[in-house]
Amino acid sequence: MSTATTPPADAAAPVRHPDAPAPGELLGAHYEYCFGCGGGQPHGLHLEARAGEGVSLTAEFTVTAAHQGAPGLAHGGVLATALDETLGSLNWLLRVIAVTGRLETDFVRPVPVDTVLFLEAEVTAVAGRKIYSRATGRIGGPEGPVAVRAEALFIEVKVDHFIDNGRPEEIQAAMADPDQVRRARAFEVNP
Ligand SMILES: CCCCCCCCCC(=O)SCCNC(=O)CCNC(=O)[C@H](O)C(C)(C)COP(=O)(O)OP(=O)(O)OC[C@H]1O[C@@H](n2cnc3c(N)ncnc32)[C@H](O)[C@@H]1OP(=O)(O)O
Repeated sequence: MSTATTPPADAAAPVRHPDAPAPGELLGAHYEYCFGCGGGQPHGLHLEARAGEGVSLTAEFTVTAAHQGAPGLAHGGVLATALDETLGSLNWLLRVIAVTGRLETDFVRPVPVDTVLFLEAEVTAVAGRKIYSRATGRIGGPEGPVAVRAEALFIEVKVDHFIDNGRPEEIQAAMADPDQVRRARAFEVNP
């Protein structure tokens, strides 16, 4: 773990938002065309995350032939995507909009095609706009051997981050979708 993903001594413990989904509840996709979780991406990861206790969650991702790097094995970048998506989903529990600033990944075991990757993630600390978190991915079952691990630093942003930086076609389509607008509003911090 680098100093960038190590919480400072004065960091606070994370606080689960009172309106966060209940433990066990599926979070659902935050955006239909998200490569990590969206149903509208045929070769996407279709990762399904479920709220846990506190500021933690579990997620599952099935490696398909579309996710190969070496023959019959998951691409490391795809596994990093699964970790990134799982860690990003923790935002639902904090009800904070945040993007990945830094993602440090350990690849411990190769992950064959058709394997289910069982992920778990938690926020460890918050310091101002900085959200510190970690995740593991296991194979062979939720208690199986660790195949991948990550530590991350997410940075809180305003919704303008996406409006100002996203391609206009997708931004306009998302803003015309009442479900998407409702999801974004749920995260807006009260003045
Ligand atoms: C419910 C929703 C579920 C969503 C799931 C999504 C899962 C996928 C998540 C993603 O993949 S998000 C996409 C990938 N990430 C990005 O595209 C982010 C690109 N980077 C940026 O837009 C900016 O660099 C960023 C918003 C992260 C920070 O820019 P800012 O101008 O807002 O802040 P600034 O640079 O002042 O940094 C704020 C603090 O964070 C620190 N920081 C920022 N980036 C860092 C970094 N990479 N490493 C270490 N520290 C970093 C920075 O040093 C500073 O520390 P101090 O306050 O102590 O001075």
